[in-house]
Amino acid sequence: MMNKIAYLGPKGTFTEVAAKAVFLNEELVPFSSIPDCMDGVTTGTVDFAVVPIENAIEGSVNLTLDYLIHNQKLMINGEIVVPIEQHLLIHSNHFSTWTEIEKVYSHPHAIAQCHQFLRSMLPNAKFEYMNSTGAAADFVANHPNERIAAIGNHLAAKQYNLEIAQNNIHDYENNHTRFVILRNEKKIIPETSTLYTGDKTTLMVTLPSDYPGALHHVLSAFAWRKLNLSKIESRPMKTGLGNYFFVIDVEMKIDEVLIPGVIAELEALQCQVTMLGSYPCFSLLKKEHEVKVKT
Ligand SMILES: O=C(O)C(=O)Cc1ccccc1
Repeated sequence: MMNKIAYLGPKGTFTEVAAKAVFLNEELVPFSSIPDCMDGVTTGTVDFAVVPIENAIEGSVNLTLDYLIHNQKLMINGEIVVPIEQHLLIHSNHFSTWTEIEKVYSHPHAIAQCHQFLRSMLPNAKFEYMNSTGAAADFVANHPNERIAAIGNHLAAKQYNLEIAQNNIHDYENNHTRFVILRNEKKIIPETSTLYTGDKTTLMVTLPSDYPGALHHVLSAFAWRKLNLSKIESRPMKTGLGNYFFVIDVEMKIDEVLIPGVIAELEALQCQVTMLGSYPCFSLLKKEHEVKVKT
């Protein structure tokens, strides 16, 4: 039976690109927000959800991290990295007068990724934040008489019949985003895809209070085992200033020795440790993928 895959929709989002890269023959179902995608998995409406978690330019998608930490019992079952190219999308009515645009619609990360372009080329335009780049493109297509534009990808231009007024308007070249595949239990996603680049394990750690040097001890538990960390992020526990969750990505698959050893050491330090997942990573970045194939 076909799996149902929730993604941050509507059609034409970067999340759809990510979901399609890994779920080739499954049914993709667009949801209009990140929490809706995640709730879809919890309630059993869908089997997996694909949502953005981190952008190379803008940093973490806090909504995803916080929902993962606070509201849900979801496991990370996979990661997909997608290169991000942003374009200024416009209705054909306004194509030749795009510099007169009064409002730019998009996902907050997409607007942030094009900040310098917007400041220099459309300095008077106001921003309207939408749930996704696809939703922004849909809105612009449905308001042909307004002097508005969306920021999104070429698939959104095609999907909503918009023109690309300016292409590649993102400020930095290495703009890519990590998406996570979520499910409420561990289900192995085959690593056979040619996009497979390796494995990661994500741990959520809370430090004991009033323990000087606690974070140093946490990091040394990884360091002396020579475990490579690819990310460490702190998010507020929402219980008051100064209390944080640390979300730590380790560049290896869960094993029987090293990761259980780290967890036991952290627990001995009175940290609380939860494993958010141990999962295969996939990438649509050409260079990384080519290097992997050569080795
Ligand atoms: O809005 C989208 O298309 C998304 O998938 C979220 C997002 C927004 C900006 C950059 C990368 C992903």
